[in-house]
Amino acid sequence: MRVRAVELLTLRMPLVTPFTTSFSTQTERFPLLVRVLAETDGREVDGWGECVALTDLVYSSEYLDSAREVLRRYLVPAVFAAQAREAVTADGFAESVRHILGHRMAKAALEMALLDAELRLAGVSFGERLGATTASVPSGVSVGIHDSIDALLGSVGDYLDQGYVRIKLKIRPGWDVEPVRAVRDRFGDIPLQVDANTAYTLADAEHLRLLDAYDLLLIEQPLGEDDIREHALLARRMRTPMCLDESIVSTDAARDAIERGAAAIINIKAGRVGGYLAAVRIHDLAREAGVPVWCGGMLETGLGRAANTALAGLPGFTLPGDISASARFFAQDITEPFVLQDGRIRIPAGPGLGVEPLPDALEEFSQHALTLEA
Ligand SMILES: CSCC[C@@H](NC(=O)CCC(=O)O)C(=O)O
Ligand SMILES: [Mg+2]
Repeated sequence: MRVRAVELLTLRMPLVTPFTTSFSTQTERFPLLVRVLAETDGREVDGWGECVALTDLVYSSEYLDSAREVLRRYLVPAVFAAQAREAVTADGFAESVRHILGHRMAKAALEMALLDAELRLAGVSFGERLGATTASVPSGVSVGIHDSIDALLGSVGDYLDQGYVRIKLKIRPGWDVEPVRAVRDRFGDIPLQVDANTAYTLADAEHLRLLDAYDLLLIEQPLGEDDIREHALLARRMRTPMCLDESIVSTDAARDAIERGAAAIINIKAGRVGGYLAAVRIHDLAREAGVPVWCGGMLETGLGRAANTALAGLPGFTLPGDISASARFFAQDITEPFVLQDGRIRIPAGPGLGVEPLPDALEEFSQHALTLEA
């Protein structure tokens, strides 16, 4: 496959409702799309990738502008240089950019686009390529911090009525035990978990132990990204299984966290770990270690949602992921919308991602475009 050009497209998409976590309130999303214009044997194809970096430095050390700049200045030129020597492959991409340190979300987006192009040319779906063993995945939903307990219960009730099979509540100091207790009192023993996005410290251990009374599936990333030792100490003091998200930036980090008892469960996000191929390696490693994994979300458009459903179809993804219907975040997605059917989302079966951007929607939401020619 030869890449003749790469486009970096920044979109601006309103969220249907504000999404508040321990680190921010988002009312819109600015997806960064990577479009690889590739060809082989005279056949041309567009491969699509989505970078999950947020616009601000609140979730990770990458952000929208850094990702776009690293793609423009380093990663895309590295692909053009590499293909002067040999054919470009998604499998070989990570190695070819290893010398460019960090920027995993930017790398993941370009690798995803290369993979999509290759698979479309080969007539192979993402699910097939990654090893999905199912045609659909159970759909969990992430519920933000609300202004009141009543408002939260209204949202949780709506999501349950829509068929979501698992509820995840965002928590932070001052909004944790009370909302969990209220959801348990109102909705009984529904599958329920919490995500703190690093908002606590080990000094909060006694308070966090109060959550053990509510039979949660897991507590996600209560402490800092680098706090592997502290998560292991907290895990020993809590009955609720410890799940890591921000900390698991690579296969090595996953192995380290598991071996040190810091992660009984892992939230896998392809963008955070450098791509879908690295995500599969973490899945394999966790499965080997008997550690359940589930697929996290970064408010992706239908492009990232398609890739996430394929990833979540692997056998070690035994817990419902944050793969909601498009309508959970967007009144209009840039692909055909993903819809909830009996609590599940179907894995697109077509070549590559199995979905592509709708031209009108791209037109409506596009904010910035940059084309790099080989
Ligand atoms: C903007 S918050 C993104 C990170 C957050 N993601 C979610 O809560 C799920 C969002 C989604 O359903 O895409 C997490 O830490 O797991
Ligand atoms: Mg999380």
